[in-house]
Amino acid sequence: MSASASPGGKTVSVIGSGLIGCSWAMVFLSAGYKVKLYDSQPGQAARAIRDMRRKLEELQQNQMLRGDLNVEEQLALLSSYDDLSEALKGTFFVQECVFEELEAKQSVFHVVENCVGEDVILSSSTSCLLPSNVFSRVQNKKRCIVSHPVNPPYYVRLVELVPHPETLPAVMEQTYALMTEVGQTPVRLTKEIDGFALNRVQYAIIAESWRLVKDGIISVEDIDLVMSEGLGMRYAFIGPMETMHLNAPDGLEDYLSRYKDGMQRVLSSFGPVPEFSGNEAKVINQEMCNFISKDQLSSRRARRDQLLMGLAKLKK
Ligand SMILES: NC(=O)C1=CN([C@@H]2O[C@H](COP(=O)(O)OP(=O)(O)OC[C@H]3O[C@@H](n4cnc5c(N)ncnc54)[C@H](O)[C@@H]3O)[C@@H](O)[C@H]2O)C=CC1
Ligand SMILES: O=C(O)[C@@H](O)C(=O)[C@H](O)[C@@H](O)CO
Repeated sequence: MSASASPGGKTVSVIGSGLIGCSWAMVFLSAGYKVKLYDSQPGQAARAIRDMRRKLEELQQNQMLRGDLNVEEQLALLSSYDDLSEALKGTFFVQECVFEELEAKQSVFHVVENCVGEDVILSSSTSCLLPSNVFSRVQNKKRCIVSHPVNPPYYVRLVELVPHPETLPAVMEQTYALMTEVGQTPVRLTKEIDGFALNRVQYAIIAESWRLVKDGIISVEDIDLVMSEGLGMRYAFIGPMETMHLNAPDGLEDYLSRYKDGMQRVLSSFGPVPEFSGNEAKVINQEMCNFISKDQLSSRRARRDQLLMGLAKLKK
């Protein structure tokens, strides 16, 4: 595919050029879409493009670049804007990636709607703000949807598609098709729920992990090994439902007959929602930093990305 032959010459507008905005831009570029990147901070989108060039070149050097286009071909599809209306011209899909602040997102979509046609899909990257709230200032809510990525989206391809109560089924399906086309793995939620699916599961894991460390049952390092060398080894390839199905000789029904009493007893022992603050947070944070210091974060993220890319290749 040549750079000029983006899928039907279609353009995606990415609003917000931070971690997720740049990740989305790289994903859409990898599939040959034109990407118009906007940020409210003057010059920020242009700086983000320079950062993306470095990242794409490094990915290409490490044979980790996604798609059929080389770096120059992908970058030829990318442009940056300090003017929102210019960034929205010709777009068919808007991916919002601004701060996780409701007012910021509501304001962005209020302005965006006045710059695009009725058929342009408005999509938010929000981690867990409800679509009913995020799109509350949009007149035509039928074309609104949450497309919640997982960090880092270039390697972790899940995208949760969460509808507004008014979202048209066709908008869900068009977004599902787009996310599939650009190489992500979309899942459909039938309706909005606080935290969607991924963060409800993730926060349940975080809460119990936090509690076990807080209560001195296990160390920070070892609770992470419980996931990375235990559950995560399976969950990287099969989910919790299939895990149950495989873990009993006669499948899920057999598993439930064997273990439901234990599951219900353990789950009934779960305590209140952790505060994640105060002295307990200071103690756990210090233990975390003793295990992985803040000056190691960059190298650990690079290690994470390398491992995730290897895992993604293995799963193909
Ligand atoms: N960081 C993560 O791990 C994940 C974040 N998300 C969600 O993605 C969204 C973006 O998060 P990040 O990229 O991490 O944030 P970030 O802070 O890295 O980037 C936000 C960008 O938006 C820009 N911005 C702020 N207000 C704006 C406006 N009104 N118009 C245009 N640009 C504006 C900022 O200048 C900044 O460049 C949030 O809703 C977040 O919850 C979703 C999944 C994972
Ligand atoms: O963890 C992730 O990548 C996503 O679930 C997110 O939405 C956010 O980063 C989340 O962790 C914030 O709580």
